[in-house]
Amino acid sequence: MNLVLIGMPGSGKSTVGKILSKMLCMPLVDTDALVEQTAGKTIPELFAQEGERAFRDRETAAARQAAELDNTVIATGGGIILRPENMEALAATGLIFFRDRDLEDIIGEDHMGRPLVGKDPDKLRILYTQRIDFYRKYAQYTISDTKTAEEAAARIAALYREACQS
Ligand SMILES: Nc1ncnc2c1ncn2[C@@H]1O[C@H](COP(=O)(O)OP(=O)(O)O)[C@@H](O)[C@H]1O
Ligand SMILES: O=C(O)C1=C[C@@H](OP(=O)(O)O)[C@@H](O)[C@H](O)C1
Ligand SMILES: [Mg+2]
Repeated sequence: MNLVLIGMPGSGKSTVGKILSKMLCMPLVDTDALVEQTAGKTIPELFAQEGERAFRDRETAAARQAAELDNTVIATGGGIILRPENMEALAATGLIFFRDRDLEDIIGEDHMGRPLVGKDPDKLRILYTQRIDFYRKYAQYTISDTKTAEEAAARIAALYREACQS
């Protein structure tokens, strides 16, 4: 079973994913990193040069690739929930964890590398409103009352171990 992390941009999926990978001795794959490796471009470059639609197509290919792995921590990009086919592929081989970090804490992060967010906190508020129902719908587990990335990782690791032992 893979361990799949979903949530808003800046909620800590990549950070928590790295901690979980060490904690559980499982390899880590980040769909954003897969996209960047395959394209040979950074995410801001991809959005600027090819547009969001092309990025989403690449993200779907990365989701399929990641879903073929086993026993891997998969950190996704915040928009992975935008296409049901991404979530169907990931749910077929993994448990889905939604890191529901406090929106004001998310807003406090640096979002310059995120073309859909940039410097405008209202963009995050709009994204949250548009997406929250999808994160909730696709999550098998929601982790909402943890402050630090370490705390979130510990909670997720315990839930994952419990689910895999039963
Ligand atoms: N409680 C927390 N959970 C997750 N990330 C946190 C937390 N507190 C601070 N951070 C920081 O927030 C940022 C989250 O970024 P990142 O892991 O790239 O998120 P994502 O991959 O979800 O966009 C990182 O700089 C991380 O160190
Ligand atoms: O929410 C989104 O639509 C996006 C989130 C980013 O990933 P993170 O959630 O890891 O920041 C990245 O995939 C891209 O900038 C688009
Ligand atoms: Mg990330």
